[in-house]
Amino acid sequence: MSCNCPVTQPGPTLASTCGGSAFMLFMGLLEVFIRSQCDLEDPCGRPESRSVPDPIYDFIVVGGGSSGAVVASRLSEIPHWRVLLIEAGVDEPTGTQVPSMFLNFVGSDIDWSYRTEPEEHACLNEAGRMCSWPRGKVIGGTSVMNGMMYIRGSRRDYDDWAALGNTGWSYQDVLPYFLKSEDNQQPHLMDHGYHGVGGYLTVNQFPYHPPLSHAILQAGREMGYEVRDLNGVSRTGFAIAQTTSRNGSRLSTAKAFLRPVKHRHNLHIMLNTTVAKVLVNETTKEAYGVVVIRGGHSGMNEVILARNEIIISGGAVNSPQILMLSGIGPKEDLKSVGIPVIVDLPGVGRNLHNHVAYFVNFLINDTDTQALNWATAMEYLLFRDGLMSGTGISEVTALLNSKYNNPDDDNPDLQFFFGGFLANCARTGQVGERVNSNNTNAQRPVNIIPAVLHPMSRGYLTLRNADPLAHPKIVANYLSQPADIATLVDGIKIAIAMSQTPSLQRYGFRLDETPVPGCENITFGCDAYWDCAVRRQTGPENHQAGTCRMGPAGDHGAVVDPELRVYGVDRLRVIDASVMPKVTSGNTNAPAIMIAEKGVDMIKSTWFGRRTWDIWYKK
Ligand SMILES: Cc1cc2nc3c(=O)[nH]c(=O)nc-3n(C[C@H](O)[C@H](O)[C@H](O)COP(=O)(O)OP(=O)(O)OC[C@H]3O[C@@H](n4cnc5c(N)ncnc54)[C@H](O)[C@@H]3O)c2cc1C
Repeated sequence: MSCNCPVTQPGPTLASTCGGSAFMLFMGLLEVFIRSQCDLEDPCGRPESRSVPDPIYDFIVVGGGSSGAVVASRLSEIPHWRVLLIEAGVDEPTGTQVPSMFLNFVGSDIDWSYRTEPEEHACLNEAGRMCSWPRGKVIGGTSVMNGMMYIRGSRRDYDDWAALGNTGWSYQDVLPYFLKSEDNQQPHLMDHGYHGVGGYLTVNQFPYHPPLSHAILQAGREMGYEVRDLNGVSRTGFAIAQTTSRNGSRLSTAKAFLRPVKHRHNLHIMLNTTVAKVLVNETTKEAYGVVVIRGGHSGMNEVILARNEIIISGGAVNSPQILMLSGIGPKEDLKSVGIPVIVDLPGVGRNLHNHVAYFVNFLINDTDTQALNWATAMEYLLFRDGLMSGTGISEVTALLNSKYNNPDDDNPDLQFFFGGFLANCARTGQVGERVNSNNTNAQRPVNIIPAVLHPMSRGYLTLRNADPLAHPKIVANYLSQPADIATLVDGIKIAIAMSQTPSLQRYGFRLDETPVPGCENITFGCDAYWDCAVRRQTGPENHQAGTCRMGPAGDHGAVVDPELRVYGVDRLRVIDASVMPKVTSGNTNAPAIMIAEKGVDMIKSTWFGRRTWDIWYKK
């Protein structure tokens, strides 16, 4: 690996992501050390951003996130296809490569920092009753700020998609596309036949596991669950999750799929460039180009043309936004913001849904010291090991059944996340530094976080105005269906039962009974209390999906067909998490990558062997 290249990537400093000048000295020094590590900084491995694009490409990919980076990488495998990938954000800041800093960049310059409209039933304690939705605005997209957990969802998720008329999307159909990307580093520990090796996407457990991670697995066994490969034969149980990481650092899709192919002359990448709209011929209804804005509002609008197809991979928030800005969407919505209607497609932005969670807080018998200090830092800098090489106990997950779900279906309706021992910020770096310097007796807090995997509530998003740089109006509608509250409350009870297992009692787990503001008048711990708590202190999760829903011809609300082609427009596809008819039962990064792998195969079978205009012209 060479490091003899100019270092250019901008991005927020680590000190700024911890907040406050108190973090400046230690975090600033740590950042200098981190950036001096060639494998983390990787100045020679990063693809360059084009300042002058060609006027025309065969394929234009909009958005270089979890899906878009894969789409661009795979399309450019065909040497005579000229591919342009356009990404609104910048290059990956080096700090994002450190797994324990996965939450630091939420709310930073590489986050779109969306907020929902005031919610009726959820996030009631948030300012303005608005839930926060972080989304990556950076090459690699949300795979640059996610928790890296590699979870594919249940067999039933995909069989349900197929049963809705989406031919080709059953579990048996999609499994080969998960395997295609994968380079599993622990195949011997995983279920045989469910994992791939040799792909671009390294999948591995973090190198270091805090002892509490093992105790949680043991707690799971004490509750009657198995510890198993949650992407294998059965999907119910506990695991230290495998992650999209390599040698103790994050593996975004940009790092996995774009850096190895940076030498390809037929792949151009533009960073810091926002697609304002897709150009569609009003008569033929063919997509033929994009309008881009470089920089902010003062940036110039430019047109770039596409001969074959345009692929929108902007994610569950931006893909429907881009369609609507292009005149494709519910006609009333478009008219209300003065956008001429090209195709009236009522499903665009509808069917918005997401998992929803609640953080159950516990205290354990340990002083609340910073997990990050010079000792953990050295362990990481020298050996890529220790607490910085992972996400603390967030590496553990469990897929379980609430009392409302049939366990025989092996399609859990709850996912459990855990929080604690995250080595992400410190003021001095001294071992034993208290998190709260005003309360040196504070006990260490940890969370068990149940999340509803099969939410019934549906929201929508639409344009606020015709400005392509404005955030869309997001109505999440969390917890609008009582079934979601009931499942979440049952999850809380399971979390409390888990805390009472012998393995967690050895750590002294005890429920933090500080009442949630607004619920003080209800007896702590009864159903009515938890009902109040989940509405007030909602965990909005980050698995948005469904806003460009896939469905068969004749399905009124469908936006794309099972080949991911936008209804009513030629040469335009959407490929990302927005096409999921129903969100998968788990984290959504691996499914977004699978959708991209499968989508590109469909594009290849459409165009392979066809002469592009370019070849024909040159002859
Ligand atoms: C804090 C957090 C933790 C998470 N943890 C996990 C986890 O542990 N495991 C997991 O599987 N999933 C996790 N997720 C979810 C997962 O990362 C996302 O579901 C997934 O990355 C979505 O992929 P996508 O391709 O649909 O969208 P994205 O990855 O968001 O990609 C969209 C891209 O398009 C770009 N873009 C948007 N609009 C435009 C435009 N107009 N012009 C140009 N570019 C544009 C964006 O900047 C972005 O790069 C987490 C998410 C968050 C926020």
